[in-house]
Amino acid sequence: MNEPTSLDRNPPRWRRLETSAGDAGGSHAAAEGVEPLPLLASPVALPISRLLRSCALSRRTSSAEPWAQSPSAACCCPQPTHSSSPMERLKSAVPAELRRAVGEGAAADLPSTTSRLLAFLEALPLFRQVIGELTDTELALCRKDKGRAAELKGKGNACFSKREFEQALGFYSQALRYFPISPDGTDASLIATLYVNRASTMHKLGLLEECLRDCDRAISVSPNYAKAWYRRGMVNASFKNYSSSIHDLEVALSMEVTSSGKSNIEQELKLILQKHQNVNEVGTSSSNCINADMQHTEQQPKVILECTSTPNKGRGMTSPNDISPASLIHAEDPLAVIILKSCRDTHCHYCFSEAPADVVFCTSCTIPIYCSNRCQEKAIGQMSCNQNTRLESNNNVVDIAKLSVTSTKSKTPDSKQIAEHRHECGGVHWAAVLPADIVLAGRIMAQYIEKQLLAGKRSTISGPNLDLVHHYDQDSSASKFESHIYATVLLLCLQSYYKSGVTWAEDSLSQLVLLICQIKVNSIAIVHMKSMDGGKVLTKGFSGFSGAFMCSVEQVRVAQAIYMSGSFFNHSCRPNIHAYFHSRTLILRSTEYIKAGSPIELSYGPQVGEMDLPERQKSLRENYYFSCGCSSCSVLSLSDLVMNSFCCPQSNCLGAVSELIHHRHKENFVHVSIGESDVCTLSLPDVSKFDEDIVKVGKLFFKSDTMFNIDPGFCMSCRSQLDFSSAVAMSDRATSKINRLKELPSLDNVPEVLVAEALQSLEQIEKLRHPYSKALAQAHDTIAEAFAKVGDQEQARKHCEASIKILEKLYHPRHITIAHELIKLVSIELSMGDGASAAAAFARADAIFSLYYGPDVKRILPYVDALRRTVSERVKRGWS
Ligand SMILES: C[S@@+](CC[C@H](N)C(=O)[O-])C[C@H]1O[C@@H](n2cnc3c(N)ncnc32)[C@H](O)[C@@H]1O
Repeated sequence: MNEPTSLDRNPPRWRRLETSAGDAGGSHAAAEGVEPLPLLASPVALPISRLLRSCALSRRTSSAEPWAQSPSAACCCPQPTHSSSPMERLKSAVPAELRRAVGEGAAADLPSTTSRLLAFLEALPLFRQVIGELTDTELALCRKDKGRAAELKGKGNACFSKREFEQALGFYSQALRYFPISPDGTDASLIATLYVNRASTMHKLGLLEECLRDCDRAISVSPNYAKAWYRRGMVNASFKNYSSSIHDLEVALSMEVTSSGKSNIEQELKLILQKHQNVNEVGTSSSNCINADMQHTEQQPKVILECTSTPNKGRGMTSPNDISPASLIHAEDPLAVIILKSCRDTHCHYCFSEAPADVVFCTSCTIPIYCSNRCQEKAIGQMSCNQNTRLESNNNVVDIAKLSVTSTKSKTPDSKQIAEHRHECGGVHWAAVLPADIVLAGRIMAQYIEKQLLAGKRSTISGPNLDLVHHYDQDSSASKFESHIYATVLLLCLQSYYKSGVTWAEDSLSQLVLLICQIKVNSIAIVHMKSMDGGKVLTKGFSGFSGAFMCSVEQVRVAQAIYMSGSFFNHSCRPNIHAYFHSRTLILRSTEYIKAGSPIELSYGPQVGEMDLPERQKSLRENYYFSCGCSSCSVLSLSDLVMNSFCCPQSNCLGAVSELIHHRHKENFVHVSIGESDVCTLSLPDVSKFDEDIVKVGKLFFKSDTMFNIDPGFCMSCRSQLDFSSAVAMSDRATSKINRLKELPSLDNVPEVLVAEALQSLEQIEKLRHPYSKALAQAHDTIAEAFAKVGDQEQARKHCEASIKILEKLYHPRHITIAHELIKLVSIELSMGDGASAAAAFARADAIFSLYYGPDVKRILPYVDALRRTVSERVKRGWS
């Protein structure tokens, strides 16, 4: 039910860093990681996560870091989530007085607080030990390791012989991860063998395209390897791509030296030649990149944007022209980006899509994985060839002079040429250990340093000095102290990498602390769609659709990025633009008509309809350090009044009863507060522009011009009193009974008694909760889903429609949440054979999706196209 519409900026650090369930940010962070949506994208047949995890030696994906397993590292490396971790010990070693000075200092005091802390830490043996272990490639667990690779390959072979193909695949992938790539190509045949072994395993598992890509890789590293040609011939035959198959097998035959091998190939060739004569070719082309279409199909934005200063939000974006709905406002690649730890073994580190079974790895360390050679090449950058020797020799000293000479000869400095994680690469494991936003700060620093060096500027390095807002002074003492500690550790890691190649300015540490604070306020969570159970039904276009399904899509936070221009867009709880991602590119699109000169604003997470006013304000204050001054937080709205409210005890009163205190000021203001703290001031809306509902819900605000209070538990329309706490308790009990339906492992055999109980609970909620409350919408939604799955589509439709009606009040009728709900309704109506209603609901949903995604709908929500085809087929067939 939650909506994935917002641009998720920067959720609270600890949740953001290590949890596996993520989301698009802000207080979206509260629903970390995933947001249930009704639909799905096409699933990967065998997710790499499963394959890598099926292997005993796989890298762990959560907060448990690889270095924690190392006997040598166990003693000292920082472990951010563990109370007795070295980082915690480091923090507690700092004297209270110094800690207080850091925590109480303002931004202007940074030169003094950072240098005092640095002086203290540098003299601390524990600190030197931590830095040593983080940066020493010999101690590190992220370096390539031929012995380990051989061991993993052996395990893969053993599993293959036992026909345990999934496990074999996991081991072969891990072996490739650890296998060192020597610059002179001496181990090419070993790598080719690994690719061919993995290809054979994938062939057995029916992963044909993946198999073909691995064969291509084996051939490209070792063109004379007969087995690679043979395997490619066989997989091409599986694709019925017979001429290619025959060609490959003929090449294999010419290269094979053993007579048994030759006769085997001859036999296969004979069979395939026969088939070739009988069958027309279908075939597939071999591609080394599953994300070949990384470029936007749409043209660059034509909207002119201006950055202007606003009285209460700082800088913000506007346009001198009117903007029509669904216009492409802005598209931007990040200045720097980092994958979240929860996705490190499951998603490509370049494009952030879910990694396929034939994942490829960084050539120099064991951290990044890529979905394709293309992403690997893009991430490594065009200059990586200059770096291989250094990285392979495990020598952590970068030859800056050589780098400058070789690179500046032909190229102007461009961040795209710089390997994204080169400074973290080669085996050091600070990149794997430090929190994601600290590693992101490191990437921005490294990019800045290398640009300076490439440009031949040998000036003393201070910091990138990004022109971005930060709220250091408003930060808590604990957070300031933590930023200091991390900045110091990071600086020492960077110094260790650049050694004498770089001279550091005195204020570099202060700059780094500020950079970390800028990242907190300005970084954006990149989210991608993830298909859930039942997804195949939709992407297959309903051809074999039996009616018993309700699919879902999750929105998963995969990475954290800094977009320079994207950082100038302010937040609104009712945004007029929508943010989404194509690979790592941020795309902003208008969702309504925007008048020239009006603020162009997106949501950082909290939105009207999803959270009420105090929740939104709290979230924005906690996560972004500002009190929201958007228009929706300045005017009393129906959604905020009713969302979490209860019914008036008077049966024919539509008044809302909430736990908030509402104080009506005589000058047409309403102060809203929970208890003493959080107070928000709202003006009364222009009633002529609102429908009758809001007046009915809060009659007292509109019918009176004197000052008064409405206390928690009193109706805002007639002042009748409700036993609020018992209403809350009863409503919560009823909700949890309904939610039991969600917990069932399968809805194929739902006990009737459970459904009956859920319906009784719904009746109770209807009596207790306000008719426009979110709890009621959610109850209807859960019950609709249960009925759809057990096959009672009539009931499913009734409850789905009821849920949509409420959500239209809470959000607005053209909000993306409504579109997702409408898709559920379409699937129900299709399964009822009601093509006309399905077509009408689909048209409404499609119009909203087009508004939010423009021509990108197909790519972001592939099922929408499948549904479109199904709906029109059904209508054509006259099902209506
Ligand atoms: C990503 S920056 C946006 C650009 C920023 N206004 C600037 O001057 O650079 C986020 C910061 O802008 C301000 N801001 C954004 N939206 C706001 C809002 N709705 N109300 C008040 N301040 C806002 C806050 O200071 C917030 O921390």
